[in-house]
Amino acid sequence: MLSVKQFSLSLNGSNLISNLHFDIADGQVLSIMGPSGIGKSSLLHFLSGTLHHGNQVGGLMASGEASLHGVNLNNQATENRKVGLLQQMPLLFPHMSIIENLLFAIPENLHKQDRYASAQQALEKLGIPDKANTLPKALSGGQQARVALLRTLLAKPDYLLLDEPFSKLDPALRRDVRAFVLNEIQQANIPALLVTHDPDDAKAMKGQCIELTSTSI
Ligand SMILES: Nc1ncnc2c1ncn2[C@@H]1O[C@H](COP(=O)(O)OP(=O)(O)OP(=O)(O)O)[C@@H](O)[C@H]1O
Repeated sequence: MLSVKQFSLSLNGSNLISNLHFDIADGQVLSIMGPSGIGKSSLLHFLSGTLHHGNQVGGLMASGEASLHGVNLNNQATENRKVGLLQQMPLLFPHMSIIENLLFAIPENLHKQDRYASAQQALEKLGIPDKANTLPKALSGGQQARVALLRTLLAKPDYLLLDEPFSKLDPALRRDVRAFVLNEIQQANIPALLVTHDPDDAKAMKGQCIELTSTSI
């Protein structure tokens, strides 16, 4: 369970978000919608540990408490959080093959054979076992988005942050990629927070949706 209590965000003293609370159960996706500039990305930064309670960054001030399974995250540095982040662009390493991209995420303390077996399993799940040695640019946008998700999950994050991951996809591909993402999050059984402008993304995630509104932007 990922929980946020009393999250507030202000910019130069004006409130953007006031007193936001939510809980996300394992295997569930909570969607946050809201207009541009209201602070959705800042909420993700707060959860990833790059924006801290009480710290001011260029006039932006966040406060509140984030916890994972009851353990306060506020004092945990980003590098100590097992957080997965998926963004608008798949951000695969362009010079590395698909299997190298996947292997990159798998903890190095695992046996070499186990690491390869996990990467191979991911390729089969993606339906592209023949593409192991191709570069990302040879895949479609939808395939790249799926590889990026599995690469993120192979690192075994405790929770996942999704920052508009479907927005750059061809609309015809979105439905399948959304279903794939939801299924993988359910299988991984970790809480996930999605930030989006698109109500169809939120609907497809089948979880709670919070719509942020503000008079101050
Ligand atoms: N590092 C920063 N320093 C100063 N202001 C910032 C900083 N980061 C964000 N802001 C401002 O804080 C407000 C909230 O930004 P944020 O990116 O969180 O909004 P958003 O809801 O994610 O917007 P969008 O949907 O356009 O990505 C905006 O007015 C933005 O210009």
